[in-house]
Amino acid sequence: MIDAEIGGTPRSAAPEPILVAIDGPAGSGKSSVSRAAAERLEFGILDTGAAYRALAWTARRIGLDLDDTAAMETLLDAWTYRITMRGAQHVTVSVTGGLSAAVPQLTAPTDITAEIRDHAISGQVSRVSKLPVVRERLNRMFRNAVANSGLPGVVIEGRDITTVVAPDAPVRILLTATPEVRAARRAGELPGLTPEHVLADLQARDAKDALVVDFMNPAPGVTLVDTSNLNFEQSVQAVVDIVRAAQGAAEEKSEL
Ligand SMILES: Nc1ncnc2c1ncn2[C@@H]1O[C@H](COP(=O)(O)OP(=O)(O)O)[C@@H](O)[C@H]1O
Ligand SMILES: Nc1ccn([C@@H]2O[C@H](COP(=O)(O)OP(=O)(O)O)[C@@H](O)[C@H]2O)c(=O)n1
Repeated sequence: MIDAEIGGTPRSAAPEPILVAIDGPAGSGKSSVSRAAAERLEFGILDTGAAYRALAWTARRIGLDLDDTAAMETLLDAWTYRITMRGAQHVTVSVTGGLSAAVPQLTAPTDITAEIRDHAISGQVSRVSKLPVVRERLNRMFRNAVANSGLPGVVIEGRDITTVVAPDAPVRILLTATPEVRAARRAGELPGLTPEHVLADLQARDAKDALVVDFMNPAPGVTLVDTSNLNFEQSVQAVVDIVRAAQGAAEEKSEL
C-alpha cells in the first residue's frame, strides 16, 4: 500500500484531486521539477519511480531474483510501501510473513529514502519494472493513493503516467532534455562517477525501460517541455504555466 500524507480535508468528503501527469527519461528533471511545481501549486506529489526503486531494494535485501515474476508477486503480497505526498520525501517499506524470516528487521517499517537513490539500485530497477504483473500492481496502488489522498491536486510523475496510469489527466506533460544534459545533471549528484560513465549507465537504463513504455515521444495531447536550455527555475515555471493555463481554460468553459 501507499500512504498519503493527508491534507486538511477528510478523505471521504474530498472531491477527486486535479491530476497533473508528468513523464520523461532519467535526469530530465521529473522528480525535482515536479516537486517544486507541486509546492507552488499547493498540490501533492507522487514519485512513482520511488516505488519501483523500493521494490527492487527490498527484493535485493531479501535475496530474491528480480527477474522472477512469481517471486515478485509473492513479495508484493507481503510488502507494505509508504511514501509521503506532501513535504520532504520519506519512503518506508516493511515485509510480513515467511519472506521476512531472512531479514527480521524488515517486519518493522524501514526508512529507505536515501538507499533507493543508490547507483546500484538505478542499475537494477529495470529488472522489476519490466514485469507486467509488477506494473499492474503498482499502477493500481498509485491510482488508489491519488484518489484517497484528500489533496486538492496531485502531480504524479514517472514513465507511463501520461499514457497508462492517468491518460485522462487534464494536464499531461513530457519532460525531456538531451542525453548529455541529463547525464551532466545526474553526474552532479553522483560524486566519484565521470559524466561519461553516468551517460553510459543512463542510456543503458533508458534503453531497457523504453522496451516497456515510450517516454521519449509525447502521446497525442501530451505537451512536450524540453528543458535542455532551461534552468531549473525556468523548467518549474514552464510546468506551472501549463497547469495554470489549463485551469484558466477549464474555468472559462464552465462559465459558458
Ligand atoms: N532544468 C534544469 N536545469 C538544471 N538542473 C536541473 C534541471 N532540471 C533538473 N535539474 C537537476 O538535475 C538533477 C536530476 O533531476 P531529477 O529531477 O532527479 O530528474 P529525474 O527525476 O527526471 O531523473 C537534479 O539534481 C535536479 O536538481
Ligand atoms: N512510472 C514509472 C516510473 C519508474 N519506472 C521505473 O523505475 C525506475 C526509476 O525511476 P525514477 O523515476 O526514480 O528514475 P530517474 O528518472 O529519477 O532516474 C525507472 O528506470 C523505471 O525502470 C517505471 O517503469 N515506470
